[in-house]
Amino acid sequence: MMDGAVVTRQAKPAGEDGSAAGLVLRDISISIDDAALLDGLDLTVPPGDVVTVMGPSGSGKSTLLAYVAGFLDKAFTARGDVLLDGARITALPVQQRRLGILFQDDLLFPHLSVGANLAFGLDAGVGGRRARRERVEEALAQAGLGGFYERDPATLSGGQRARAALMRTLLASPRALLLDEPFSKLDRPLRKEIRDFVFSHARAIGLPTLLVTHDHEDADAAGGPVVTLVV
Ligand SMILES: Nc1ncnc2c1ncn2[C@@H]1O[C@H](COP(=O)(O)OP(=O)(O)OP(=O)(O)O)[C@@H](O)[C@H]1O
Repeated sequence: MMDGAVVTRQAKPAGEDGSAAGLVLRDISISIDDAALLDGLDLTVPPGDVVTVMGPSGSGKSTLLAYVAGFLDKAFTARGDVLLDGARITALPVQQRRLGILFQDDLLFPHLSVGANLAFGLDAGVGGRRARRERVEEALAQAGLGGFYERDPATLSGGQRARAALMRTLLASPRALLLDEPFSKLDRPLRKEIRDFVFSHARAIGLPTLLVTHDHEDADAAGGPVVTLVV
């Protein structure tokens, strides 16, 4: 455990090797130009829980998410393992990790309809045009976007776009969610609405969720442990 990091809850062991269910980060160290950003970080995100990562600008929050996701810039030196439900995914390319990632600027493809954007995220395992369309219609309805299939994304409000982006992510059947300040551009009432929407979906599906934020209200709403990185 690195200095300054506080983890108040750990999941029960799941695998025979004692590894926990959910997302487990084991002894993660990351440095840049010989300066340590993270030094031996251990963290467990149980299924359905949201763990929040906070810390000052430059403390390595986004860098940590990039390492977990598998797209850390080659300028960094990193070691440590990422496990999902007991399986080590550290060496897998990003597209094979099955992680759902939402950023601050989550853009829908402007040349596709809202429905086609969601269908783009749809797990390739869902076969048949009709079944895929039905699955997307269902997700749109869940997001309060019933009847929006043919809509141009440019005509959506910020909140509608945020809900559509979450649904596109969830339709890919991720096994964990990584959220990097996804609510920060939304005004306060909308921020609360979208935050509750994301967390309630993550809990309902049992997705381990790692949230990076500067906002204490986000961390309170997440309800789980808060890990504070230090500079
Ligand atoms: N590609 C890169 N090459 C070199 N240094 C980088 C690169 N990306 C980030 N850094 C540096 O790594 C450090 C950590 O950056 P990171 O973006 O993870 O911080 P953060 O905690 O997410 O900050 P913020 O809250 O401002 O988003 C910073 O000092 C940053 O300048």
